Amino acid sequence: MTAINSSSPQSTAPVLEAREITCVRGERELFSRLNMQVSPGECLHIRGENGVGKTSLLRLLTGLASPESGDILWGGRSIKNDAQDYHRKLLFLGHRDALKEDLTALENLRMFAAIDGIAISDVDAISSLWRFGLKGREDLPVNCLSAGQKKRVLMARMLTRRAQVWILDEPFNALDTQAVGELQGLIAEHLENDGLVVLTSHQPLAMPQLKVLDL
Ligand SMILES: Nc1ncnc2c1ncn2[C@@H]1O[C@H](COP(=O)(O)OP(=O)(O)OP(=O)(O)O)[C@@H](O)[C@H]1O
Repeated sequence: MTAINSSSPQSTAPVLEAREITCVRGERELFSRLNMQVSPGECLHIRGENGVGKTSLLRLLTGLASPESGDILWGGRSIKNDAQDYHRKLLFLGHRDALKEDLTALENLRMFAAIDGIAISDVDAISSLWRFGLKGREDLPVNCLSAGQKKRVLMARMLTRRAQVWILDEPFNALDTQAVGELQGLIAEHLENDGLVVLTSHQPLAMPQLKVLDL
């Protein structure tokens, strides 16, 4: 299985690559000998029915799980060789992401920055929250925010994290039409800055430099 490129971008190393990977969950083989490659400036959209293995593939790409066989490479080297360096470059947003409900949006951004080992100023954190429509909500505990507003806090995190590789599991879920447009804009900006994106979505996407992988 190989990702289909719908455009021919001028790419430069480093690329993120899966080489001949096989994934088994429980007793089931979800996919075998899968190959894919994403270069700076490209977005790979992984599609497929419920349960086909999209999230499992993302977990392999992050290094949270290992393939049964085959390897994941970053810049031509196995991500296992220098996992710390790879993780510094990585932002992974899972399905049910992990905001601390009793902390405010601003405190969550500070907490993520501490976990990621990066410094962010309150000015940057607040302007990221404002960019995603959370003006006036930055000091509310997250458990007072709607599902879509929580997603917006995570979008602000994407901005403040400054990672080159974004791996996003169904990032458009729970977003209203405007937020979908804003997230697509954020991804397009990231690609323009030589970022790489791998995402799952059940919605069709219209984005530049889009590649598609059907599982
Ligand atoms: N820990 C586990 N042990 C056994 N099987 C698992 C485990 N986690 C997931 N699976 C199975 O692996 C298969 C793929 O799951 P996965 O979450 O990767 O699918 P998906 O394509 O992301 O689905 P969806 O579109 O519903 O989010 C499913 O059949 C699921 O039941």
